[in-house]
Amino acid sequence: MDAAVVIRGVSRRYGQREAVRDVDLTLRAGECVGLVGHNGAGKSTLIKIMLGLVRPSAGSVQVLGEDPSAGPGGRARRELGYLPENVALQPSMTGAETLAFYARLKRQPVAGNAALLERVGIEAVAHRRVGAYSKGMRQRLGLAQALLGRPRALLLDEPTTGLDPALRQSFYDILRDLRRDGAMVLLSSHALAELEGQVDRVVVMNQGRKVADGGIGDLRRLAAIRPRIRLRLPRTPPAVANRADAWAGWSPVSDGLLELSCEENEVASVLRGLPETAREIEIIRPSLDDLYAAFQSGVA
Ligand SMILES: Nc1ncnc2c1ncn2[C@@H]1O[C@H](COP(=O)(O)OP(=O)(O)OP(=O)(O)O)[C@@H](O)[C@H]1O
Repeated sequence: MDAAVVIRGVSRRYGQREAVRDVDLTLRAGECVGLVGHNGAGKSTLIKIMLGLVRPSAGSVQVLGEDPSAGPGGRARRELGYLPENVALQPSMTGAETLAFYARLKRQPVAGNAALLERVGIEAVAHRRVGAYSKGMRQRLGLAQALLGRPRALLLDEPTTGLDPALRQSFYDILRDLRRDGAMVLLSSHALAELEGQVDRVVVMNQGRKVADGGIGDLRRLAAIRPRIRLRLPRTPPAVANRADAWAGWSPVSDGLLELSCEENEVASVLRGLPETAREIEIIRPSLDDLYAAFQSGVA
């Protein structure tokens, strides 16, 4: 796969504050990657570095084969789509006028605008003033502006914040089509859980550093948070945690409930060895929020 973005050893300082620290990252064509991290983790700064809006203090950046900070005339800039965290829209203009304005700014023909408005699902309100748009409509118009000129790489800064689940899903459906067409899509988010099933890979940032990079399955293995098996017994064996027999390792959780933490590959054999009297057997696997918390706390 072609590399759309290659970042090597990139850091960015603002005075004493290091917003991005020694990040290596490769993003390939046709890939959809989630960039997650807490407030101030460095996500927006990294995106702005890829856009050429912010120069790195150290390291090198190539976007679509060019240095994005080389100057405004670069080909790569025209092939990049960007949806900022807070898209600035003029409330007195209609959606159609707004898109025409951005098309002129990007030197793109306006002829394809109607199709774009349809693609993002706001053709019915295209002639209404943007000031009367809902948050979801504004985000869709923002996405339409990012899609002008069929970009080969799309950088979306928290595109789904504030969208309801149905709108969020339709947003991801649009991204899936783009990716199928070969575009690279990077989207930042605070919520790892939201990205499950939507992205090929997740990059986790913490205090300017990249602390994890991989598929969600890889991150689960990396974080090594063990699953727990929980069950209820009619009568709790006395001092269960100290026993050396079949209940060794089990600890009481509450009245009649016992819990055992084990390795993923031990789950099946533990379940097979349970007595028939065991009830309400439950396997508790780490949620994506647990996983995220592990990376943010530096445990993983
Ligand atoms: N122009 C700037 N001048 C000074 N400090 C900045 C500037 N831009 C960002 N920072 C600092 O750099 C750090 C990273 O900020 P950045 O906006 O990249 O984080 P983020 O992960 O996008 O956060 P959020 O999720 O809140 O948008 C923060 O500590 C922020 O205060």
